[in-house]
Order: sequence, then structure tokens, then C-alpha cells
Amino acid sequence: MLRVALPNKGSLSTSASVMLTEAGYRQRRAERDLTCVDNDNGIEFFYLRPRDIATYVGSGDLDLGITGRDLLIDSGAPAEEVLALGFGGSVFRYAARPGTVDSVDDLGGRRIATSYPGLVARHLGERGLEAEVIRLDGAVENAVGLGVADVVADVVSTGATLRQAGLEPFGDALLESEAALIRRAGGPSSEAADGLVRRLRGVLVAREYVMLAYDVRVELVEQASALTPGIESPTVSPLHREGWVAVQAMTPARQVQRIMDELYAIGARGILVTRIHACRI
Ligand SMILES: Nc1ncnc2c1ncn2[C@@H]1O[C@H](COP(=O)(O)OP(=O)(O)OP(=O)(O)O)[C@@H](O)[C@H]1O
Ligand SMILES: O=P(O)(O)OC[C@H]1O[C@H](OP(=O)(O)OP(=O)(O)O)[C@H](O)[C@@H]1O
Ligand SMILES: [Mg+2]
Repeated sequence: MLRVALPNKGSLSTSASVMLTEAGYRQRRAERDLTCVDNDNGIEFFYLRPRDIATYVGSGDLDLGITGRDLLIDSGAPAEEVLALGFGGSVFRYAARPGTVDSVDDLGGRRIATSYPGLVARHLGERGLEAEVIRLDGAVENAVGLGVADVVADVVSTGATLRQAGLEPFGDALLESEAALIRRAGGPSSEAADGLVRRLRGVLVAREYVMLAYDVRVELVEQASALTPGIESPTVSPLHREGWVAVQAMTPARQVQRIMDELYAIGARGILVTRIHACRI
């Protein structure tokens, strides 16, 4: 059986389970369940703290896991990203009170509070900076006001928590993170693991693309196909009506309204968009 680690709570938990459900896997019934066996697909899911997932996968005790890229790097575990999953996005940044510290070069000798000491130490090390990293469990934005640190390094999403604490981000982001499927670094691949990766890729494509279909005069096929190249190539089929063809192509959902306008403008008609529920590319 393939053994897969999933976040048991926090920002990534619901989206990870939704994605696996969309990929056709069974998920736990209750939020407190710690395991779930999917016999039909030969998979057992283990619900773990997202921060611990890279440790289980890096040691080889579990085959695959879903966690944040930032948590993977912070753990220092010998695990690697297989597939970015497009949810749980965040930016990791330094912040301080305005007029105190405002550049990364100025971090030497400072006290930096963070829940991600591994990530911060790696960033400082790469720049040859020496600072005191103070590990806190959470709510790190309070550390400056309480005098424990000069700087915080933390996940920023809307920025509201930083503003409330009177802090301003400075310097480039240390990392842009999102949820990722991970496996043991350099570990052997298996047909079971590859099958799960293919299903998750299918979910990503089904979320990003729609199926666009339209009719167009045959002499305009090249011009229309340039607007709808599809993933491989558009499907062009004959129509009973002389001089016309039907075209079908997968199209990025975010651009589809603009593409429909442009198709209409060149003379395409009967333009239809349908959702893709699942696919294998
Ligand atoms: N607004 C956010 N706050 C915290 N983490 C976020 C946010 N948005 C995305 N993430 C990502 O979620 C992961 C952290 O999840 P985790 O469950 O450990 O913390 P959490 O969601 O803050 O929950 P808790 O603090 O209750 O443990 C990281 O990969 C982080 O980048
Ligand atoms: O930019 P924002 O939208 O304000 O979000 C970022 C904040 O959210 C998270 O905290 P969380 O609520 O998870 O509390 P924690 O610090 O105890 O983990 C994170 O650690 C930041 O503090
Ligand atoms: Mg948190």
C-alpha cells in the first residue's frame, strides 16, 4: 500500500483533502481521524502536523506527503518537491518597526523572531550574515513590541497582522511558498506513486483549463487555431454545413472570455465553454 502524509489541520488541510477527493481518493470522515485507508486505490493516508510531514517523508517511513514548500525547506529533511499544487500560497518576509531595520544587509547582529528558524538560518547563511534567530511557536509579530526581538521573519498573506503590530516588511521575500507534493530525495519511484502524481496533475489541469468548442469557416481555421492551440493541438471535425468546421481545444480558463471575443470577431459562431471534471494529459 502507498502511504501518504496529509496535513491534519491548519491552512493546508481542507484544500489538500478536497484535491485528493477530486482525484478520486477516499478521505477521512471526521476532522479528528488520524488515518484513512482507501482499499480501492491501495493507499493509506496519515493526517499529521504539516510541519512534521517532511520528516516522515524524508526518513522514508511514508512514501509521499503534502506540505508547504516553506515547511519543507525549514525542516531540512532529505525530501524534495514533486509537484506544486497551486493552493496554500504565501510569501515569507522580514519585517520591523519603520526606522529601525530596513534592509537585509542590516540584519547582522540583530535578534530575529520566527517559527521557521531553518529557513531563516539558510537565508542568512547564503548571505554571510550572522544574527540571533529566536524560535517561537507562533504570533511572532508580538515579539518586537514585547522586546524579545528586533525583527520578525514570518508568513505574510494579507499583511494585516504586520500592520496591527506596527511592523513593515523590508527587503525581497525570502521565499514564495505554496503547497507541494513531496517525496524522499532521490528515492526510487514506484508505479503507485506515479499514479497519484498523474491524478493530481489531472486535477490541476481540470482546474486551470476549460473545453472550448466553436464552428468556423474552413478558411479561418488557421487563424482561429492560433487563438486556441490547445495543449497538443485542436481537434477539427467536418460539419454537415458546406465550408464550415467544428473546432475543440482545451483553453486556459482565465483567458477564455477574451479568446471567445476574439473568435467571435473573426467570424466563429456557436462558441461553447464546458468545464473539465477530470483528465489525464
Ligand atoms: N495566512 C497564512 N498563515 C499561515 N500559513 C499560511 C497562510 N497562508 C498559507 N499558509 C501556508 O500554510 C502552511 C502553514 O500551515 P500550518 O498549518 O503549519 O500553519 P497555520 O495554517 O498557521 O496553522 P496553525 O498556526 O494553527 O498551526 C505554510 O506552508 C504556509 O506558507
Ligand atoms: O498577512 P496576514 O493575512 O495577516 O496572515 C499572516 C499571519 O497569519 C499567520 O498566523 P496564524 O493566524 O496562523 O497564527 P500563528 O502565528 O499562531 O501561526 C502567520 O503566521 C501570520 O501571523
Ligand atoms: Mg499559524
